[in-house]
Amino acid sequence: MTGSASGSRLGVVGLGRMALALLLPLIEAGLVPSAGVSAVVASRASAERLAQAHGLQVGTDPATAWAAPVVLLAVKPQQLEAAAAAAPAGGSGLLISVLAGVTLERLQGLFPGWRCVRAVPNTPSLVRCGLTGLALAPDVRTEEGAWVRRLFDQVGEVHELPETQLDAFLALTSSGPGFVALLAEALADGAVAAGLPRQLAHHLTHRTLAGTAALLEAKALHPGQLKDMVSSPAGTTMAGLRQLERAGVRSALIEAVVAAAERSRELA
Ligand SMILES: NC(=O)C1=CN([C@@H]2O[C@H](COP(=O)(O)OP(=O)(O)OC[C@H]3O[C@@H](n4cnc5c(N)ncnc54)[C@H](O)[C@@H]3O)[C@@H](O)[C@H]2O)C=CC1
Ligand SMILES: O=C(O)[C@@H]1CCC=N1
Repeated sequence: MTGSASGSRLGVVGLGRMALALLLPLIEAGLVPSAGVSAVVASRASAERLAQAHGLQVGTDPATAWAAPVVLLAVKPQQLEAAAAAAPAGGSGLLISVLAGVTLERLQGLFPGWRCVRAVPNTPSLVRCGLTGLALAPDVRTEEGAWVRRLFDQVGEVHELPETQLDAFLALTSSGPGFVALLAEALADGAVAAGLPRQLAHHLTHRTLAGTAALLEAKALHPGQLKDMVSSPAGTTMAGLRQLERAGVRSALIEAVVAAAERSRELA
């Protein structure tokens, strides 16, 4: 383990959407050398496509990825048993799993000898606006822990949490982009229904979401304060808010986050 990500060889088991959202910005920033990455995926066709698209070494032989001192495990939770069965016995490196719900205890059981990190990243990492929750097994070395924190720090913000909080963290930050994207699509549809051209409606939606988040953060506002700031008596915002409350949108969002956290716990 070296002081910087650029000194390490990295094995990647499962080069899908999440692994790419982490790796591509790190490679682009020169923090992980593309020549040092050995990735494996499930099918030869996708290995060839990914190798060509991203200039990475991608194959289907698990041994190539597991030979690295650090392995990023990014298969689906349902693909974990198959991936573990293909890992050679007698490993002794650092394993960083991003699998939803899969606990450190389960990882340690499936990958004996590996020092395990459970990471909960999100797809905005692709544009270096990510959030990552981290829990480290007690045997992870101090310098390895520091290296992992720095790695994820390069693609956004890192939060080290008790492992029991990672399912809720994932529900908000990793599934959250899906919930917000649904809101964005619906808001833009509303703007089109009200008369704006489609492309402009999407652009304005994104700017509204980004501006709202920036204002909440910069002025440390409670969301309720901002809602009240834009709601005049008998005004347009109250007309819209009444519809949202009538439709149960507030409760639906609460239940969406709770359901995602419960599903994460089930996947363990
Ligand atoms: N997509 C997201 O926003 C987030 C995903 N995660 C976690 O990341 C993991 C990956 O998710 P996605 O990237 O969305 O899935 P994906 O389906 O895009 O990627 C999975 C990859 O694993 C490969 N794969 C399947 N079986 C394999 C095996 N036995 N050996 C090697 N490679 C194998 C597939 O070919 C594919 O490249 C999941 O465990 C998910 O819970 C965590 C946080 C956010
Ligand atoms: O739903 C999924 O499979 C992943 C896990 C967290 C966000 N998306």
